[in-house]
Amino acid sequence: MDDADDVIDDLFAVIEDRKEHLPEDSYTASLFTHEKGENAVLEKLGEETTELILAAKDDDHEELAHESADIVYHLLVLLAMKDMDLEDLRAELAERR
Ligand SMILES: N=c1c2ncn([C@@H]3O[C@H](COP(=O)(O)OP(=O)(O)OP(=O)(O)O)[C@@H](O)[C@H]3O)c2ncn1[C@@H]1O[C@H](COP(=O)(O)O)[C@@H](O)[C@H]1O
Repeated sequence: MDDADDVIDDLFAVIEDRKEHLPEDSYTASLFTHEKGENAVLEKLGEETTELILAAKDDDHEELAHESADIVYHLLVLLAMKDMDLEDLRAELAERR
């Protein structure tokens, strides 16, 4: 692994930056300002999860990776929306070891 090592930390930092600055051309920022509020990202997570299940049923590894990335991205947006961060997720996972 190289550049991909901290890709999740880097992505979360970008999401936090979009949350703070809300650039107009940003999809991430549009989720923070959506008229549906948090329901926009919650609906996305629901849709992507259904797509993930279909990809798993088809044993389509490329599509599984694609949908997994969509879910991780939208999950990180949700955590940022709730003023949580990756440490909350890491702590929860670590506690289960
Ligand atoms: N990782 C993502 C990411 N994953 C998914 N998406 C967006 O989430 C939306 C997914 O909705 P849909 O599933 O409806 O999209 P779709 O392509 O029609 O459907 P699929 O085939 O993907 O399932 C699309 O608009 C994607 O562009 C993302 N948008 C942004 N990022 C990251 O966030 C960064 C900042 O992006 P901006 O905020 O747009 O500047 C980017 O550099 C990326 O690293």
